[in-house]
Amino acid sequence: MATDSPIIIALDYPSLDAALCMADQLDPARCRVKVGKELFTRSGPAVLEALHGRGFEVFLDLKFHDIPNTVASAVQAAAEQGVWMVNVHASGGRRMMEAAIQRLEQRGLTTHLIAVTVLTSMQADDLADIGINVSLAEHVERLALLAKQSGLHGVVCSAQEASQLHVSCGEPFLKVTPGIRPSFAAANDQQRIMTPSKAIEAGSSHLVIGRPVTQAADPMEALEAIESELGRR
Ligand SMILES: O=c1ccn([C@@H]2O[C@H](COP(=O)(O)O)[C@@H](O)[C@H]2O)c(=O)[nH]1
Repeated sequence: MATDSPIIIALDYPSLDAALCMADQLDPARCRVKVGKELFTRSGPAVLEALHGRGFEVFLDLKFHDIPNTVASAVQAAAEQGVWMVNVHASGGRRMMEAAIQRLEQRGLTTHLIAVTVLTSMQADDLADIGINVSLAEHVERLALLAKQSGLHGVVCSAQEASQLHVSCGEPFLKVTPGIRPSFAAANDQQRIMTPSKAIEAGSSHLVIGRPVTQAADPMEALEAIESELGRR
């Protein structure tokens, strides 16, 4: 069941049962869900089957980063399991991203392929630590343009870069933004954060939201507050 909601709930749980307990409270007409490294490593493709069976569109957030043939094959495997979206790290480079998108096109697979620019948990000094001495905004833009030139459908970035990428990468180009923090939520380990409504105003196409909902005392109340903030209730 396709939804027009920009909300993607990150199912960061240590077991299939815990993830499905959350999913069973959600409505696939009102959000998509994201499966990341912890849940997929613990439960494998069974979690995708279970979520698809419940009608959810799934973003498989495994952030592939390897040699071109390996990444292309992994992206193909994800797409053949019917996921709505999958991602790679843009820092894997042009040849890696081109190989991945070409593999999807050759097989007629319509899964969205996006690239992580700079993790939302990072700040300028983290980039300096790994030898990147341009500004964070400049590095995000460089990687986003590389992803676009390589034929990808969009990027993972923070909402703080969304308006800049709207100008530099044009549209249509997906800007999937984690680090979303409603006013009631803690930042946790996220550094580049924004509220849901500000993120949409800035040009985010999708909002990835985990702990502000999944760790809330009342997850459904938290989700409804976010939907109200977005004028969706
Ligand atoms: O740059 C990135 C890329 C991916 N993520 C993932 O999004 C969620 C965010 O969860 P919160 O609990 O809302 O912080 C999580 O699964 C990350 O792995 C990201 O945060 N930043």
